[in-house]
Amino acid sequence: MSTTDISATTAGADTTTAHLPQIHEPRNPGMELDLDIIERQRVNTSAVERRCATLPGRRSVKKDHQAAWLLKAITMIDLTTLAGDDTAGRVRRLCAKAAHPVRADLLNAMGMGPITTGAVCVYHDMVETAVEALDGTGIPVAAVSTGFPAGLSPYHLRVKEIEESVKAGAKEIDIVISRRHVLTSNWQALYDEMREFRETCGEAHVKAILATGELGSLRNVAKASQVCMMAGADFIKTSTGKESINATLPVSLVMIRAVRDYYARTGYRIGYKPAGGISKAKDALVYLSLIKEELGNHWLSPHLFRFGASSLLGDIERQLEHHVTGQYSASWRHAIG
Ligand SMILES: O=C[C@H](O)COP(=O)(O)O
Repeated sequence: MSTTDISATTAGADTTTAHLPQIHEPRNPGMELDLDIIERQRVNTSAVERRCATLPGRRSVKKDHQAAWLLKAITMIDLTTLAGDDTAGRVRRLCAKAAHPVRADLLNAMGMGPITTGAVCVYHDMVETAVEALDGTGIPVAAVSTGFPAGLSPYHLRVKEIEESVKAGAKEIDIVISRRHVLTSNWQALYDEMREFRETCGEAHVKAILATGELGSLRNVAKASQVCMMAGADFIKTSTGKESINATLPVSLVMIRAVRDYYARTGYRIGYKPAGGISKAKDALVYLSLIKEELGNHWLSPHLFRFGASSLLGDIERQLEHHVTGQYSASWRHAIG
C-alpha cells in the first residue's frame, strides 16, 4: 500500500480545506425585487455551450492533487436518499456513511485525518431519524420540502412542511419553486413565495431548487436564479434529481454567473448546489474546476458549494482506493453512497 501523504498537497495547493474549520459567511438578507435587473438578464446560449464543451476534455488534475480534490469533493456532498422505499434502517446506514465516508486505512495512507460529508439529505419523514443518527457528528440534516419534487401541494401545506422539518431538527431546507411562476414570468409571485419560504426557515439555511430542466430556457434559469437570491436564498440548486434533465454544465455556468453577478451587486456570497445525475468522480472534478475558474477558491467550501448526490461518493471511494492501492474495487463494495 502506498503511504503517499497528500495532507501537504491539500493545504499547500489550497485545493481542499477539509481539515480546516468552516468559514461563516454573513447570511444573504435578500433585497427588494428589482424587475429591471430581471428583465436585463441575457444568456448567449452558443457561447455558454462552447465554454462548457472545453471543460471535460481538458487535462484534469492528477495523482495526489486529484486525490486531494476528491477528498475535498466528499466534504461538499449532500449525501442523499430520496426514495419512496426509504426506511429508518437505510437512513441510519447513510448517516453512518456520512460520518465515515472513507475507510480509515485509506485516509491514513494519504496522511489525512477524519472527514465527513457536507450534510445528509432526506424527505421530511426521515428527518428525526437522521438527526438522531448524526447526533454528535456536527453533520447537518437537509430536508427536501414544499411538496418535493413537483411543488404542487396546497401552498399552506408547503409552508407548514418547512415548519415541521425545522421543528424536527433540519438545519437546511431544500425548497422547490413553482415552475409555473417562471414559465408565466410572474416574478412577483416567485419572489413572494421564496421570501415566505425563507422566513419560515428561520435559522435554517434555505436552498432554492429551480428544477432547471423544466424552466424552458437558460434565460429563465438566469432570471429565476436572480429572483430567488433577491428573496433571500442561501443557496441556489439546479434540480430535484427527479426531472428528466437534471444538473448540466450549461445550466451550472448560467447559475454560477448569476451568483457572481449577485455578489458583485450586493457583496453577499450565495451557495451553489448542482444536483441530480452526478455520479462519477471525474464529473465532480469538472464541476470543481468550473467553480474555481468562475467564482474562485472561496466558493470551494461546504458553506458555499454542495453536490446533491446519492451515488457519487461510491465512485469517489473507488478512485481513492485505486490511488492508494493501485487496484479498483467492485462498485458493489460501496453500495451506500
Ligand atoms: O438532491 C439530490 C438529488 O435528488 C440526487 O440525485 P441523484 O440520485 O441523481 O444523485
